[in-house]
Amino acid sequence: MDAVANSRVLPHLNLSNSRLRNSNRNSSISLPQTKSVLSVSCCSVEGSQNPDQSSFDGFMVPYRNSPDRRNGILGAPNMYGPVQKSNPSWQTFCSAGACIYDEHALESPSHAAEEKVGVLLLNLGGPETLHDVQPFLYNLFADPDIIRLPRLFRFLQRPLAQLISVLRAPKSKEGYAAIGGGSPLRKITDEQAQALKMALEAKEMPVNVYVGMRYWYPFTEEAVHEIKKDKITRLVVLPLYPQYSISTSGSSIRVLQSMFSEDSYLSRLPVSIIRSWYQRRGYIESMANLIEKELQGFSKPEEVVMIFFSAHGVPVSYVEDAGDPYKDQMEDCIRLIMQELKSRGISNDHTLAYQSRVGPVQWLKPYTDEVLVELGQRGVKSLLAVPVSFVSEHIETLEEIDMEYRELALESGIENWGRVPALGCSSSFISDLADAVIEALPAAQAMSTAESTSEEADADPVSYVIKMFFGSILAFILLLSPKLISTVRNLL
Ligand SMILES: C=CC1=C(C)c2cc3[nH]c(cc4nc(cc5[nH]c(cc1n2)c(C)c5CCC(=O)O)C(CCC(=O)O)=C4C)c(C)c3C=C
Ligand SMILES: [Fe+2]
Repeated sequence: MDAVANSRVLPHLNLSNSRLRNSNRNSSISLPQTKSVLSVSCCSVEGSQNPDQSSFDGFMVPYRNSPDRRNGILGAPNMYGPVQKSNPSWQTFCSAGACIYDEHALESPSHAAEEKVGVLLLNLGGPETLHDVQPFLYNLFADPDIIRLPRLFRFLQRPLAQLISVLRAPKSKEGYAAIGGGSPLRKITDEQAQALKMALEAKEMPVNVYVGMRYWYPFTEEAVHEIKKDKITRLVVLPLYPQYSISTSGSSIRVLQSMFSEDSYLSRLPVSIIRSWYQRRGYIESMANLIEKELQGFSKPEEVVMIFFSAHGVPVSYVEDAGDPYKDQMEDCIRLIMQELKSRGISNDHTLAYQSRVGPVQWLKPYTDEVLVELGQRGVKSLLAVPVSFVSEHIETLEEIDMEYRELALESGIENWGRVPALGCSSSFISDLADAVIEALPAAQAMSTAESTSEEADADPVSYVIKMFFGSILAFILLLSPKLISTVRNLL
């Protein structure tokens, strides 16, 4: 078994890459001392139906229920309007993305004009070699935000992660082998971090940019260690997922919250979290630019090309039971992109489907593979695939869309296939992320006291050993059953 898999998901201290080494070590800035500040961040909060999610409130810019502040909500120039939400279990605060706070409302212990600003980019991470695939999968499935077991069965999380990662690894390895033997995520995210740092410098905002991955190197824990070492005085947290999901941004934020609550320096550090940013003008316009450009590659682009948005799925229970805003945000995002395209005279048909489902549960529908077949049967001949839940190329664009779905589409009767590239380091996109950071900065505030999380509950070494012992026996029994193995293999 791999060392990482055994290490209870804690990374080795491979610190050198978690922060982009700053050639100009002095990134202190003076924040404008304005009477009131315009802040953009934290527009949504998940409902209390999900016990793990309620603790996220500690990261939020508070909604202060005073008439002044309610009236202070402005239309922000960089944001489109609020999501039309259908799920009442989560709420939109500061819905236009902008709130007015006077400077005294910012509960920061740091009133110093000199600031050393950090930006922490959160991402998923991916295996860099085929050897990394199984331990990477272990880390992923050991996350209680990815496999959401009822509280009573949480002790099975790690044995189950071990079992599923071993069973899933051969299929995943095939995928990673097909794209060159590993995930490009680390390289691309480092490039984005470097580009963001330069864009912020060009806007006279020198910062240190850190990369924190959830399931592989450089782990979030490493990035936080660097932030502490560098004595950052104000931090903006920017998950590289445009739409918020419990399974992505939510999971990384939970890890951060747990770390920050346990450390006296970090718990006082003013932090601003940009939880979702799909509604930013810069992002929507950058996506529209890519689509417009790719459409030009088709003959008769306006008339016949179906714009096919393919988003990474989540299990239906996340949305319906846990109040994940992901589906609402995704639909709103597509609406905004199409609105932007229409304003440019592009009014092709479009559709949204969800890809990459794993396991036996129901995922968000419609499924990408099923829709492609239906479109082919309906006589659609030209299709432009648009990956929309992630801003870097990764296994699900390079292998699943470019290989599997393309082949399926062509077999189903679609003749002309195109795919929009991921945003990567495109300059309009990076520049807009830089603006998002600048706008979020004044709202930074120290985190409130922590609530215990499922991971903390496992911190007691005796109960941890007992749970691992019984969990491992159970997993061992399961592994010995060939019939069960073949059933599970079919499900994965
Ligand atoms: C917005 C993006 C993503 C959501 C939502 C998401 C949810 C989610 N994913 C899994 C299972 C797997 N994800 C895997 C890899 C992977 N997933 C995303 C993005 C989202 N996941 C990325 C960017 C990557 C990394 C890709 C890379 O290049 O390395 C994998 C491993 C790959 C594979 O075997 O297919 C799994 C497994 C679940 C269960 C889930 C929601 C609950
Ligand atoms: Fe995923």
